[in-house]
Amino acid sequence: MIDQFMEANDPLVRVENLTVRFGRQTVLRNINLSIPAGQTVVLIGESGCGKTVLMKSIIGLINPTQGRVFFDDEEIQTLNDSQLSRLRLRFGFVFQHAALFDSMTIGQNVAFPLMQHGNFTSQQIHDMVLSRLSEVGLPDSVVYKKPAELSGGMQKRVGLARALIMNPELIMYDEPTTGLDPIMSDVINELIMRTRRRNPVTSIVVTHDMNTAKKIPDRVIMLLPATRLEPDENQIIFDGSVPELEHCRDRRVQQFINGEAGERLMELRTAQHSV
Ligand SMILES: Nc1ncnc2c1ncn2[C@@H]1O[C@H](COP(=O)(O)OP(=O)(O)OP(=O)(O)O)[C@@H](O)[C@H]1O
Repeated sequence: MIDQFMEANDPLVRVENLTVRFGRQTVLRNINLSIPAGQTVVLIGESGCGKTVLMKSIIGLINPTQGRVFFDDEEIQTLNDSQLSRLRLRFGFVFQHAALFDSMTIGQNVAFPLMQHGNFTSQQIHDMVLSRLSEVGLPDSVVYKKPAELSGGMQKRVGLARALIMNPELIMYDEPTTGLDPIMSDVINELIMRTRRRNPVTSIVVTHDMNTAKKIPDRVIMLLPATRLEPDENQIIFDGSVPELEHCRDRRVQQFINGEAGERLMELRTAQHSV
């Protein structure tokens, strides 16, 4: 649990000189990052720049090639399997496609982490599931339905309810609004913000949705693909608040947040000419 005497801005997550390579491909190059408890961070950057790899490195699903990752001052790579499993109980995940078990009811899906790791009576589980479902705006009547009977937006809300059921200290959202209409996307944005207001949780959100990136975070981090970096350049090309993002003068940041292809069109033309 978060130490009650921890200062408000003590880092919950600390990444030191993190480099991740797959074979000859360098995906993350010397990343340094510190995330205080309670902060909501949005990670942006073009496809393939390493956002998901960074998120997976933070929770110990990918091992650094170099560097270190700490969660609440514990170095993740030094933990054995059972310590890592225990640590993971402090994380919640909201996956891009909700990732619900099709054959289970909504109630069973939301209760799943409790059944795996908790020691609760069936009445307690029932109450906790209903309370989390109501927190994400779903009625009690959904508990006996199967995921296929719900809309995509409702399924994402179920995914959020499931992520919240173990009272995680860190929630990772992987493209939470992908595939949703603008209204339902905004409902999800509001829920992420409401979740933060109601729970002392730290959130890392990977998204391509600029409405999400501008609405929900305390802080935005933008990565550039390692292949596009100058030799000594920091892979985090932006780290700041939303107003700072909007006023950032880096052309690559502006092109990204405004969805402008810029010199990528030139690359396309060059490629066409060389065919
Ligand atoms: N386990 C792995 N083994 C080999 N390569 C991997 C592995 N995981 C990721 N990669 C590669 O790392 C690069 C970065 O992937 P990542 O999924 O982090 O990108 P991303 O920024 O999240 O992209 P997107 O926005 O499209 O989801 C990609 O080239 C991907 O193919």
